[in-house]
Amino acid sequence: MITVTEALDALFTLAAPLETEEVPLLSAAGRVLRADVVAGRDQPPFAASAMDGYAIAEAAPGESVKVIGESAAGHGFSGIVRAGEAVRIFTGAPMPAGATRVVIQEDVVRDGDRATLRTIDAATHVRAAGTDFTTGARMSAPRRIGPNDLALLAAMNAGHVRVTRRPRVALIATGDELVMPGELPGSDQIVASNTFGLHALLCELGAEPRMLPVARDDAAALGSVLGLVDDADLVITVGGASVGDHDLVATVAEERGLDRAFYKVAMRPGKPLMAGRLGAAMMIGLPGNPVSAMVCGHVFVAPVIRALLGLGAQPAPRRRAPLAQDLPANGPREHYMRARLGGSGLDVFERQDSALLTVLNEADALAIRPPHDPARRAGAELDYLPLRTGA
Ligand SMILES: Nc1nc2c(c(=O)[nH]1)N[C@H]1C(S)=C(S)[C@@H](COP(=O)(O)OP(=O)(O)OC[C@H]3O[C@@H](n4cnc5c(N)ncnc54)[C@H](O)[C@@H]3O)O[C@H]1N2
Ligand code: MOO
Repeated sequence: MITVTEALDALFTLAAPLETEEVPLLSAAGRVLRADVVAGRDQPPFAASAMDGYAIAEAAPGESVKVIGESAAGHGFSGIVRAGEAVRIFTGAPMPAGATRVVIQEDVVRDGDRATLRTIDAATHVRAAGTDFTTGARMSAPRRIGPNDLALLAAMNAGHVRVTRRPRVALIATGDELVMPGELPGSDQIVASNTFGLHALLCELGAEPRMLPVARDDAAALGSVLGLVDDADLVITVGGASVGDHDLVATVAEERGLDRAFYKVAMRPGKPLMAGRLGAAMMIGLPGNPVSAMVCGHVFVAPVIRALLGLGAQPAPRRRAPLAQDLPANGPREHYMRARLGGSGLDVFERQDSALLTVLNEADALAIRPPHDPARRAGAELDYLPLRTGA
């Protein structure tokens, strides 16, 4: 068995960044920027008022000035403001030539075309041209485009951006026991859950998952579903990965040309993980136990999708927190333990059977025990993977 790090490295050698495409800015949220965006203008492009009030040249408190015009956002004042004059001005409007500051309207008494400046703040209430950014300012790729990025890209006047095309992922559940959610299971059947959790994870990561029909436990059925993967970049199978008589994924995929990179990883849950290249696609065979499949989703599938998107080949980011209780020594496999992060640290759940989705759903962290980690006392620091931070 190889280690989790070795398995990730093998996956990364199969996961080269995909090609890019240009998309309109409105479609860019959540996508990965792959070409730097350079501002073609200053922001603001002119000195602008930061407040509603009166733009003046230098004046003394108590002075009365003549209002000679107006500057509104989108409609500047074309004249010049001289001593003894003011221009009515609004937030975001261009400062008229000659004006050096804005007196906020709360500090002005207006009477016809006269304005008395009761007090004059130390602040000028003027935003100089280019205070936010100047021509040539750069947003660097690669970068996941979030809402704040999108606002800045729009301000930079980027109508289109170059992003990684979405990785196409074919999802295949395997097993005679499975029906789809909402269907009527027979007496020996259960409802397929893993591919649904993985589908959501893939969407969150910015991939384009496609759910293929459940492959029944015979070689011909599995072979024909594998024949449907089409132009997928990544094929994910779930189940049929272990050593039982009905665990056919490795055999059938190899018959179809799987060039296997590895099989079995020293981790818990998730031991019977396999991966390789299947024609033009990469393939990951996940174990069927529901929690094993989802844990492998977080530990392996998410970093692979980020690598395909051009975000770099990095393991899922870990954090550290103290343990809320004592833990016995760990065995030879890296153990990803469902836990809740509370005031006293990582509260590791008693029940860790990899069939228990309810326990996974209670968890907001996977506490990580390295192989052969000795017994730990409460308060000892442990790495963990956060489960509720988005992708
Ligand atoms: N003799 C051994 N038996 C097992 C070993 C072993 O080393 N020696 N490993 C165990 C471990 S660890 C795991 S994990 C499982 C993985 O088995 P498979 O990948 O072959 O998965 P299946 O046998 O097909 O299913 C296991 C379990 O999960 C349920 N399942 C499968 N697919 C889904 C799905 N899409 N949605 C919900 N549930 C699913 C399935 O019904 C089984 O209950 O093997 C152990 N055995
Ligand atoms: O390795 Mo299995 O994934 O423990 O349930």
